[in-house]
Amino acid sequence: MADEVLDGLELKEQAWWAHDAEVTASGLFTMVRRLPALIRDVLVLSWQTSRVDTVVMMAATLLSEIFTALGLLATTDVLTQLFSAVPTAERLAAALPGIAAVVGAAVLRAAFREAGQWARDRLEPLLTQAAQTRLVTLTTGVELAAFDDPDFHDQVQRTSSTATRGPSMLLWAVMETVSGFIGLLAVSGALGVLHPVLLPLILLAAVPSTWASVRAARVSYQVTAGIAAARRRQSTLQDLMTQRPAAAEIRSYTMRPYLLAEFGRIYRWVIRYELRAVRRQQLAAIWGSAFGGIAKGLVYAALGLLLWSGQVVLAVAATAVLAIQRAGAATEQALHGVNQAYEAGLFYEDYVHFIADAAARAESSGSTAPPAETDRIRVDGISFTYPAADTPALTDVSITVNPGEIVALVGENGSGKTTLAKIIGGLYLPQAGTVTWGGVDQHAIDRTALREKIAVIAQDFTHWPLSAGENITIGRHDSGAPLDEVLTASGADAVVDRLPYGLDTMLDPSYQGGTELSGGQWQRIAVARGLYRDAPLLICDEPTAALDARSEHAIFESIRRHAVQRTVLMITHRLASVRWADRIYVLEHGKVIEQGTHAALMERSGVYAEMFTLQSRAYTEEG
Ligand SMILES: Nc1ncnc2c1ncn2[C@@H]1O[C@H](COP(=O)(O)OP(=O)(O)OP(=O)(O)O)[C@@H](O)[C@H]1O
Repeated sequence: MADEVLDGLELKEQAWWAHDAEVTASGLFTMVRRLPALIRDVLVLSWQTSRVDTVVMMAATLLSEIFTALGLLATTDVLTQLFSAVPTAERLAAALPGIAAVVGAAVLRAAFREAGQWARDRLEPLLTQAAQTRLVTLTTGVELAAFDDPDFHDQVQRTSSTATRGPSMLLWAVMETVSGFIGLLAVSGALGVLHPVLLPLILLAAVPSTWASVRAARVSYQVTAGIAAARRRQSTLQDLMTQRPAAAEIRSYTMRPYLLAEFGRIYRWVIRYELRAVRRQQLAAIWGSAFGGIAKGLVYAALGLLLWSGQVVLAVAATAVLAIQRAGAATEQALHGVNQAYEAGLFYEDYVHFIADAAARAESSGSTAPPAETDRIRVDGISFTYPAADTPALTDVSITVNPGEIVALVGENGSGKTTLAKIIGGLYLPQAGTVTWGGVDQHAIDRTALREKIAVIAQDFTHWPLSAGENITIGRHDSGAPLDEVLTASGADAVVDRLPYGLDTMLDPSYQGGTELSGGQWQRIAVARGLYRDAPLLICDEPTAALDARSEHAIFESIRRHAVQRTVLMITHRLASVRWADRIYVLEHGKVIEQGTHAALMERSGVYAEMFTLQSRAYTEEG
């Protein structure tokens, strides 16, 4: 199988990978240096999520380890008392308080461990939710242009999957490290008493397995980073193949073999990538275990040597073995914790990086209040190029929209009409030129407040999986225009009347009790949504493309009536509907090539006149 597949497509190197390369190149110690900041961040998140659970988890974990340590010390005491000479009844009696201490410590340790686990189990879903909420709060606040940037999508994909485990993974790893170190501290006292050379030997014995797990963690992170783009493509395809919107097209265009082959191609690529990683991880694990075994053997050999040379007496050999085992377990726990923290840190750093990136992409906004009513909107010499495009969508465009006017944008497909409307609607920022509202630069105006003044009936409006009523009132809820009037003006009343539960009907048949609307019925709902918003500026982008002739006429009449106290920016290919516009701008290849009233443009006999004549001739000749 060739190394074909997605090269040159999603899997080409991306700017975002520069960060991965930096992180994956960072060794354990670099990460250990970065960890304090990450741990602080996760502790703040945990504290904000649930103070009680955070405190209980930390306190209970600490106490449980303290009682483990005390138990071990008491055990060492008891064993020394019992086995330092031949056990007698007196020695047994003298050891009884020590035995009671061992039992008491074990009970308390178990109780605190359970309490810590309970708090941890509560925190896990809370932290996951908090991380996800942070994610969606940020993604809904970034500049719209971010969604035209594939790097942003890859970050979202990776962060969505790691956000769920990053914070809790890191928190648990920190707890495990702390537990391990406390345990180690406790036994090191006992081992120091036995012989000081044993402790460093035990620490050395843990090095091979720690190296193996650090390596495995890095490989696992590299895999996640390396397959992010492929995974996104795979899940997009999976959604298309498993959900309703594309189901009919997949069948009518007999796309199944193609899609399955494409899915399999990506799947094979991902699997090959993952299997290569598994091999690397397994090799590291084999070397780690082999050297770890040898190192452990050396520790016991050292103990044997100490016994043989008489530096450790046989009577305390049991304590020595027990302490070595405890110390080994505690060292492994601590180093495992550090490694887990390293792995979790890699993932969590991704999350933190994304949070910072999303914050940097956050929508900019001025602070000036927008004009009370629409006032004059002037677009002056604007140019705009989409992030993913080579050629500009708009070049040096200037238009004026006066209050109360109906202004139409016409032109062939791809001429830049929607882009211009989106810039006026404050969705994209032009790279050159200005947009002013009543003489105030759009940059200076509070963007959210400005959007409150705008209603958009978009070409690609969203079919929200909500009730019909919510699909109309969304974003305005109870503060819009009178609903009855809106329903009548948009023609949505006829749609709602036929729904089984009226406005309460769910408009998505994939949910219980839900139903689907036709394209034209949906468009009436979209028009109702725009009218309900009751904003001084109404932007209509092809509001009637899916409507029958009678509905289209009715809608345009409604919009004209609506425009009496408001301003309307209208985009349409139905030129008969723009005759009554106060001014028409004709766009071509991102430039305004003609402007004027219908009569003036017809007189000019230019592009508009040609388009209009073509359309009207088509009607008169066929009609
Ligand atoms: N998100 C995007 N990323 C890159 N290029 C885009 C994007 N959206 C639109 N374009 C390009 O910008 C140009 C203008 O598109 P726009 O949607 O503004 O045209 P339009 O006049 O509204 O077309 P239509 O009549 O088909 O709706 C087109 O060449 C289009 O391919």
